[in-house]
Amino acid sequence: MALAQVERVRGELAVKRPDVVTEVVAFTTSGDRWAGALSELGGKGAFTKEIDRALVDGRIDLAVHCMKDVPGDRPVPAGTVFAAYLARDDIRDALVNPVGVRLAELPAGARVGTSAVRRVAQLGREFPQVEAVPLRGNANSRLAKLDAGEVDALLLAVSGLERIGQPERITEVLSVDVMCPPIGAGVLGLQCRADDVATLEAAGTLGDPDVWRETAAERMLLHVLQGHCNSPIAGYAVSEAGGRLSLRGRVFSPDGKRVLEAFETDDDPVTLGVAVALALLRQGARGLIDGIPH
Ligand SMILES: NCc1[nH]cc(CCC(=O)O)c1CC(=O)O
Repeated sequence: MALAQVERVRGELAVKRPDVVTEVVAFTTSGDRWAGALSELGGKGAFTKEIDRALVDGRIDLAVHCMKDVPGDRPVPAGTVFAAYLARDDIRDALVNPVGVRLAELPAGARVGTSAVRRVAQLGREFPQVEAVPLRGNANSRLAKLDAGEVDALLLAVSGLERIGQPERITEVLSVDVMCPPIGAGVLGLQCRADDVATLEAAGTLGDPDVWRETAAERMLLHVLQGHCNSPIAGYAVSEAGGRLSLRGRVFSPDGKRVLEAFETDDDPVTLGVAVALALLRQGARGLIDGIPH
């Protein structure tokens, strides 16, 4: 998936800035290597920290990240900035199963592979008949585990399946109402050193202004909420007509039985992110988040 993402960036750069020569430097991050729960890996940024270090050290000049994997509770690493967010891919999650039945039609006790606390909570809330089974690894290896019968179905991001060239594996695309997406879903961010004007300028040509505002609002929500690796938080911003922006945020208990929800609109992404976070905090989000073991 990461290599497909880099190729998209190279392709777009070749159109906008054909003068820029690129070389791919591939990384395996600790998040890729670790097969257990991400919360046991110690700290956040499992998919980003090795790349952050390489960027700051000058071993690479540009990092391509899924924004959903970039920690939102803290500032980005010192000396780095996001130069652009690319046009957004599908933000929804998909069900994959060999039988071809919808999530609501899966039989009682069906094992659905996912380790994401956000997906587990919403499965518990909307589809209590199924059982969430911890499953990690990249999308290709999860599909292989499904094919080997380790689980009966998978939940994966539509965008991820499209990026690895496997969209035909999708059985059902879940609406954002039953499976609210994570902050930054479907957004690729381009991160540079803050003082590298040439790369900042070149990467900046690939940015989508609406996605910039949506991502800013979503990440401000996450920043104010100060979640941790076990807190099921979901939300997404939508650019509306006339420069207006809407943002929905949801915080769940791990079993999905409790849900807090807020929805606001504003012209300013930062104001919007703070407003939705405050609305959730007024409903008790702090106690809900901090009460979950982590
Ligand atoms: N945690 C892995 C990861 N990071 C980003 C995506 C999907 C693509 C995206 O939303 O940007 C995925 C796979 C998945 O959730 O199925």
